[in-house]
Amino acid sequence: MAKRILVVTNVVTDALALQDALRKAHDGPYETQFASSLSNALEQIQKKQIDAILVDLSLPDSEGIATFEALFEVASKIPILTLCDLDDSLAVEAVGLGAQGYLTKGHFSSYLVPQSLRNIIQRKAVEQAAYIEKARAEITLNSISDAVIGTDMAGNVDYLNVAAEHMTLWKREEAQGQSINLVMPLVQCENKQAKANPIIQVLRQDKATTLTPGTILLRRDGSEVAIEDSTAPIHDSEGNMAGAVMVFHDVSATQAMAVKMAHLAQHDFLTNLPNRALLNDRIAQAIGLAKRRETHLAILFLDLDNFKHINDSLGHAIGDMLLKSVTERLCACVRSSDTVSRQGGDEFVILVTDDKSAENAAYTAEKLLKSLAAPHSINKHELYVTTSIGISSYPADGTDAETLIKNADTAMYQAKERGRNNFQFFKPEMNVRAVERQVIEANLRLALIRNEFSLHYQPKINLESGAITGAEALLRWAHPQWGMVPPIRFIRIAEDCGVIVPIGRWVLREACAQTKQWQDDGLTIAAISVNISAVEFRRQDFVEGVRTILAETGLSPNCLQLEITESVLMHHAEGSVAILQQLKDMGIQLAVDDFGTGYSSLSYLNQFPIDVLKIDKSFVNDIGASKTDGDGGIVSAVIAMGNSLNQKVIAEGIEKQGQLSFLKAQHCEEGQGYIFSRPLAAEQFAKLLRLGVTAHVPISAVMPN
Ligand SMILES: Nc1nc2c(ncn2[C@@H]2O[C@@H]3COP(=O)(O)O[C@H]4[C@@H](O)[C@H](n5cnc6c(=O)[nH]c(N)nc65)O[C@@H]4COP(=O)(O)O[C@H]3[C@H]2O)c(=O)[nH]1
Repeated sequence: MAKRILVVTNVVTDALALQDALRKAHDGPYETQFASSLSNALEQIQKKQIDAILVDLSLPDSEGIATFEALFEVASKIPILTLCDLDDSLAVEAVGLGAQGYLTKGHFSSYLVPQSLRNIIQRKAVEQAAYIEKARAEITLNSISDAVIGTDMAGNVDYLNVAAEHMTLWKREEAQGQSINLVMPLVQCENKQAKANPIIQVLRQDKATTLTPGTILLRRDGSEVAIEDSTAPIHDSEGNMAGAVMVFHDVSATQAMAVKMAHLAQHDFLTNLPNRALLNDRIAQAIGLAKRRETHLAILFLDLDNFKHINDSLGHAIGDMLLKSVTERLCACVRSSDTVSRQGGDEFVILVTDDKSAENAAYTAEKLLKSLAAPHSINKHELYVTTSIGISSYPADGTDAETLIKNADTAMYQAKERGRNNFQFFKPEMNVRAVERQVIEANLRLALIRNEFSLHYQPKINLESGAITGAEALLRWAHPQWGMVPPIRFIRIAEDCGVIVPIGRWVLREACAQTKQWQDDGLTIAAISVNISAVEFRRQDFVEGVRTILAETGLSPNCLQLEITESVLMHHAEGSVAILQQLKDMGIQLAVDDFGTGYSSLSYLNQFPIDVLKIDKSFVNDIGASKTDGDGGIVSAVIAMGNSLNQKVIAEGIEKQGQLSFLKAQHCEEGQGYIFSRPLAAEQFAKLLRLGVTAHVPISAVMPN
């Protein structure tokens, strides 16, 4: 495309000479426009794209350097040549102000003019491109989050982008010319020892490099920031090193995140205690140390006894708070060198290091039991939780973490079986029991499906009249290989693994359905008693479950008696009152089982809507025996208390005539025991009901067992 040249002069000969020179130009084509005044020139510049201007500074409407300034103001991007006389200082001044050069009047040759124009047009284009390039680089550098700092060959700062200003807290104007070591002092994270700036190394070696990990930049205000960088030399067009540039960024957040991730991988999110992985690590280390020092260490495996009930009845949020409260107490009971860890759920494992003797572990366990037993105040609830603890020790019970934890776990189960809220040391024979437990657990899950359960019924007798007033339904498990498995061997296991819930439901449904059947068959049975385990009683859907079963089987609620042990009721006395009241409102009878074995609070006992107190068979057994309560004092006291609280008292486990006579003499209303009958299968019990036996004739005399 033709280059458009604006010639601004009112000297006609000059205009013609220039036109002639451009017409004859070899590197054309040039399109020439003329303006004879400044105002006309400015007008043309506005209208059309001009590639170069040739201007005589002496015009009718403008004179001297002002002419150039006026043009340059509107056309700074267009290359301008002034037309001057020989030795014209104005032309030189114009160059100083931005003109690309000048042409001497009288020498407008067809060779010189086009060549000058070509040069200035090209130079201006290059300048423009360089300017854009620089502007682009500047904007880019200031908008990136990485900090960029540059130095000359002496290591003095000659450039900082905005991010570098923020990082170092040095302004570009202040930093320029200062040593890089002053603007960017570096130290090593661990020991805070000064570190050589990589820029200096790059300047020495002319080779790109990066910082070693853990480098800290000391900012101008003394604060610290962890950084990562890459530094490279800069070379000029001849390949000579001209300085260096470092690009760096803040890695504090990344490092903090990495530390957090590492912590999370080794800690329990709820309690922040070390998790299983970290505990194993600590045990392995402690074993290594104990081996060298020939010392001992102990592992305490804790399982909260009644956590599941609290979680089920009060919800997970309260359960979580309780676990945190337990955590605080556990940590307060051990030394800081010991490790308290959470294995998940309500299980905790404590590593007691440098344990001198077994007594030490026992002492710690006692402390833990005592500390946990105090009530936990959570969200206006007074929560009671106890724990069962199993203890294993190195080297006697294992030489690796896995074995030690497994054996402590086994001992913990033993503690549970021994009535909870206690601790047990591991003994090798416990392993046999642990295996047995597991086998029973697995078989229990199948028993319901395989229909291996049945109910036996033990009559309850009115001691005055001898009439059968009801029966207690007792669960029986006929295992295909093991034969009859007594409840004492599987109820606790069923509770621990939760299978007691479907089993309990089955028992209740079966007992209600059977009783209704007997009644429909014309047999008289006032009430059927069903044992309710702690796990069932604490479930939120328990009351509804009972209501549904009664509705489905058609048994009248006042023909159902639920037996709940004293310890279950007392453990969460407040919660128990509410549940009992709902059952009571339905018309169901309520009995406290194993009465006398727990720690009843009389004030609560008074609040519970209880109909029956069942004296535990251990007290009945003591009647007449040469033991502590040989005179039956406890039994008498319970009967008296029951009478005063308007509750029926029933004695269980009556085996001997002497016991029966004593109970009758004390006006105990009802009794149950082998002296009358062992628990019977449903058909046998139905026969018994038909016979209508009295207490004056022991049932065993008329019924084969
Ligand atoms: N030595 C002696 N024992 C007598 C005498 N009379 C009755 N017994 C036994 O004493 C236990 C009474 O039941 P429990 O105290 O509720 O104690 C029950 C109860 O806690 C639990 N259990 C039984 N069936 C169920 C059930 O369906 N659900 C729940 N949750 N627990 C049950 O298992 C425990 C043991 O049940 P069983 O082995 O059937 O044992 C029964 C019964 O057979 C006697 O004169 N002398």
